[in-house]
Amino acid sequence: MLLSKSREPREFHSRRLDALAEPPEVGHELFVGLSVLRDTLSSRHHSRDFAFAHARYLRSRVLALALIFALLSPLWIVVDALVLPSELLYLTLAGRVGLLLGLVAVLVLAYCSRERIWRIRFCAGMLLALPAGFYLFVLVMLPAEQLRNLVGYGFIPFLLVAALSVFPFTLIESLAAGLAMLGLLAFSQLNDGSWMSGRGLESVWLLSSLLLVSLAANHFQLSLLLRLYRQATHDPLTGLYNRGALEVHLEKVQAWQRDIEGQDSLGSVPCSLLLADLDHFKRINDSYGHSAGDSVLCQFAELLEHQTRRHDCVARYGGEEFVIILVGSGQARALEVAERIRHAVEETEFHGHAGEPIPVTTSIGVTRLAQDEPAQEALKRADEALYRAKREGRNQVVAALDPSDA
Ligand SMILES: Nc1nc2c(ncn2[C@@H]2O[C@H](COP(=O)(O)OP(=O)(O)OP(=O)(O)O)[C@@H](O)[C@H]2O)c(=O)[nH]1
Repeated sequence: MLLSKSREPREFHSRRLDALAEPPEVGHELFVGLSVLRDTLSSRHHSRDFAFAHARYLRSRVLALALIFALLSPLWIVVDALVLPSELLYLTLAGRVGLLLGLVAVLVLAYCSRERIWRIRFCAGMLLALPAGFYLFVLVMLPAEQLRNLVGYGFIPFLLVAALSVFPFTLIESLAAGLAMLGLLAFSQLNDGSWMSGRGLESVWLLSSLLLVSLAANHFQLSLLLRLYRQATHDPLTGLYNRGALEVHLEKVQAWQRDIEGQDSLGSVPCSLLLADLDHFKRINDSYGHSAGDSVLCQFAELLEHQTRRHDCVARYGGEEFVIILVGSGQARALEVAERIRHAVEETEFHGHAGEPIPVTTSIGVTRLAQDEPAQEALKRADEALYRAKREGRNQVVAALDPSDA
């Protein structure tokens, strides 16, 4: 599915509210630490939107490093020529040509894979696998007595493990790559006879230490990326998407609608937009205090998330206004959902920090999101419908005029 709802855990909202009232506890810090570790361990819990942002970041690293490797690799031919007998030089030369061709292919593929998450991951994997494969090729092809003469090959596993720290890999990805490099080092030691010798153990120790440093760098890099992404796209109070992220989502939904229409003779997928606003919110602030108002906003946000499906998008548009994109729902269905939300708000007991009940109602403007109109037009229509709902007494749902009738 194109979109996914904000992946901030449900606990996030209550934690936000608690944070307003109480100082952080050790247990809470541990919870946050563990959830960060879970997020850097594997990409299973990443939202699809973050996966795109992550892939874009990974791609820029792949392009830079592939270029550096591609430039360095041919330069080393001079060193090979100095240390290897001419009858063996052609072997390393053949390997280097293969390596260079592979690196160029990675460069081209990564360059052409702007929004392809799996292709970019494949390129990152290949960027590490190609030099490792080249080293393996040389180890297998060269006679054992010549291996000792090689200069600048033994450091390949070390270089690759150090390079892991440049990428925002997850810990599992980095660990898998690091263990493969340890395997490569062990194979090279078995070939040159240094396996289990003092020098060999020293190298294993060094590579393992480097791997641990790279894993720490991956963890910090990825957790920083996640934090920056959340700060840039989520509202700090409610944990919902913010206005900027909403605008990006609207564009994506429309692009997706156009794609589907292009592929499917059945026509386009209907999508709708709800603009919900809390009634007389100023009075709530004035009567119960600003922090009780914040608490109501968080409870309202949570209710909206409960009332919508996973692939719908709920965002805080500003102040006490929220936008919901209903993917795959036409205007009639959107009106039903809006009415269900309005009713749920009326029935729900909102409360302030001291547990005092706060009566809350909401007004909602509903419109269809046409795939070929500027999203701002749809927002404007929803706002006009919302304005009518307010004017006609609040606590109600009003449908905007269909764009095709306007
Ligand atoms: N507690 C709290 N209040 C906010 C926040 N953002 C905006 N507000 C308040 O929301 C109130 C919005 O007031 P109005 O725009 O007059 O709307 P209203 O009182 O809800 O009236 P109607 O929309 O006409 O029903 C203002 O008092 C803002 O200060 C916030 O993050 N927290």
